[in-house]
Amino acid sequence: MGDSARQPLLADRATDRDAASAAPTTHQGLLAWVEETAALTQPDRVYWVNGSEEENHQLSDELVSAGTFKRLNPELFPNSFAAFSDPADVARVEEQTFICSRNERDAGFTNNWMDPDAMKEKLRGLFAGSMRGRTMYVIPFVMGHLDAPTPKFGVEITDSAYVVTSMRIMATIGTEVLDRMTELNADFVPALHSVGAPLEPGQQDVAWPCNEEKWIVHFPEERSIWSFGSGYGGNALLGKKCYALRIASVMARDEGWLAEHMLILKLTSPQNKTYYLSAAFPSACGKTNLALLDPTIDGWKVETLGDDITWMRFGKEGELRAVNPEAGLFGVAPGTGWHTNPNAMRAIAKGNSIFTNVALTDDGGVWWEGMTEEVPAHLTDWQGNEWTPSSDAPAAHPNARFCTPIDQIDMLAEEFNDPEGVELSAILFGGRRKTTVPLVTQSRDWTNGIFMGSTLSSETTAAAAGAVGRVRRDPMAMLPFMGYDAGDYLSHWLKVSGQANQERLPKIFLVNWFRRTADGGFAWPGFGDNSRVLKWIIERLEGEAEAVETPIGYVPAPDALDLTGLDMAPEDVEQAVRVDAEEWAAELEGIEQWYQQFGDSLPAELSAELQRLKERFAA
Ligand SMILES: Nc1nc2c(ncn2[C@@H]2O[C@H](COP(=O)(O)OP(=O)(O)OP(=O)(O)O)[C@@H](O)[C@H]2O)c(=O)[nH]1
Ligand SMILES: O=C([O-])CC(=O)C(=O)O
Ligand SMILES: [Mn+2]
Repeated sequence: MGDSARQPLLADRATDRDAASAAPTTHQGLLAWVEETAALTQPDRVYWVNGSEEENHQLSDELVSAGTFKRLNPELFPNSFAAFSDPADVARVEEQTFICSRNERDAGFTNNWMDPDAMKEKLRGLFAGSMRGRTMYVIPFVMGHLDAPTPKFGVEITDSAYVVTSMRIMATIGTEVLDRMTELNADFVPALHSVGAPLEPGQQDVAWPCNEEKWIVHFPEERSIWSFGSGYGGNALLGKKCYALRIASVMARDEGWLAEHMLILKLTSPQNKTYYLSAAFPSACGKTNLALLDPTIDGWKVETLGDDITWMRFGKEGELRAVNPEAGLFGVAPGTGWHTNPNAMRAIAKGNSIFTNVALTDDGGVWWEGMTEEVPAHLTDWQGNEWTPSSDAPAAHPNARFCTPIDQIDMLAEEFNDPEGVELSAILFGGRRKTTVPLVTQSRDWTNGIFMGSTLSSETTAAAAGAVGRVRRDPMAMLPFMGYDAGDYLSHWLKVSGQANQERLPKIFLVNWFRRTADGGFAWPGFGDNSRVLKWIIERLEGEAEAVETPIGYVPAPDALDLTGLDMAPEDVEQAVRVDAEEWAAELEGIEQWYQQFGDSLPAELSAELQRLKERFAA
């Protein structure tokens, strides 16, 4: 990144490493942390991010000069950029993600753990001098509403301008946040990030600096985050998975609420009655798509509140209220298209977006698999190679992402701006399973629903580094995001519902859009047609829809799903909702093995649920 391009932006705001004197705050805790971090990482300059439009343009211009950003054709995508990562830095790195609680037991068997003092020492070694030759950006941010009763502040320090421009889309950042934080002298989560690629004098930078060695580390008692070596979203935009899920889940445990990997949507029926639903699906399993659903049945309307993270707490009347702490979408690009998700496409087409690892069209736009039914004749793929439809590899990386402000969604519900959130009527858990799991199953009751969530399983996707397509248990879609022991996490779910008005507890459903037929195709058309499943769910809440009781719960009766206008016979639906005894015999074994791993920390209520499920199958 050329110094000359950066100077005008910084000149009046910071002098070399003199963080405190240029700092636009008197928050002593923050000043001390910034100073200490600058001393450790030794950046050339410290820059306090104010979040303004002008600043954003300047940073984007600098990223273009540095070769990190490619400006897209403004007639197609105004104020939008494409970035291409190092091919080894394309997804979250779960193997290198750590929960460093004081006691190993508190990290639980699902997390990597290391002693916090030993880890700090290791990290200090890695961060020492890691920002040499670079700018250290200080980004004050808030997850959720700035006017919430206790706003959840964070400050990310990073040496990546790509992270600054992305955080500006994903969270509320800058002066307004810093001023409020200072005024309240509020606690904040210190979130330290470095790409781990210091520049020696005269050394030429690369377009996507990163380090072969990556560490994504959380200190739950201290409520701090250290992330080293990666520039990729989930590893580097620390407000998202690291704070709003891993650290927030620990806050939630201690404070009696829930931080979950869920979308929130608002559904309005033809009778003009509104319902709010949340749904937890693992990464790349359909949250953004369901949140932006375009119903294929008449009279039903969907509006969006959130597509990835939900914070929930019980309100004064014992109702479960949900808010989305994020301000943007960080969505999977492949599979997002005009025919599958037109609402997302319209939001993206308004511009102000950052695309990562997508393909470029010859007219300066972007493309990815599934965006249009017609495949362009020529593209530049995500690695910069010529691409034609006869090329072997996909044009976009399977985990290519779009990063877009949430308020560009036309169907954003007005309640998005309400710090009180919305009252949930139903919670859906879902995964990606080719077999076994029916299209939709209603749980028997709340505890049975938590059992469903605790045994949720899904085939792995490109959202995380490692093998794709392997079935793994992913409780509440939180496997990579629980900031503490998995058994304690399940106990917490059972315990918080003690605050509930039982009458108003949401009903819990298990869904699977990804079941296959014998010929390998999807058993259910999915996407907009999932509105038919939502309709059945609402009708169940209203006591209207017919269901068949099975050992695992209630599935739609043969004629209960609205198939109007769909080219599907009742036998096809039967395939999609079937509970197959043989498949479930194998599933029960899988669940049993999964539960064994919890040891003592598995709540007794859930082992009792498993016992009852086995008995129902045996009966
Ligand atoms: N067959 C089928 N595919 C779907 C459906 N919904 C989503 N997908 C595909 O699943 C992939 C991921 O979908 P997303 O909605 O982006 O998943 P997500 O849960 O938001 O993913 P993260 O952002 O990683 O948490 C995309 O390729 C979609 O096209 C569906 O109903 N049926
Ligand atoms: O966190 C990320 O990098 C993207 C994401 O939403 C996920 O993987 O769940
Ligand atoms: Mn998503």
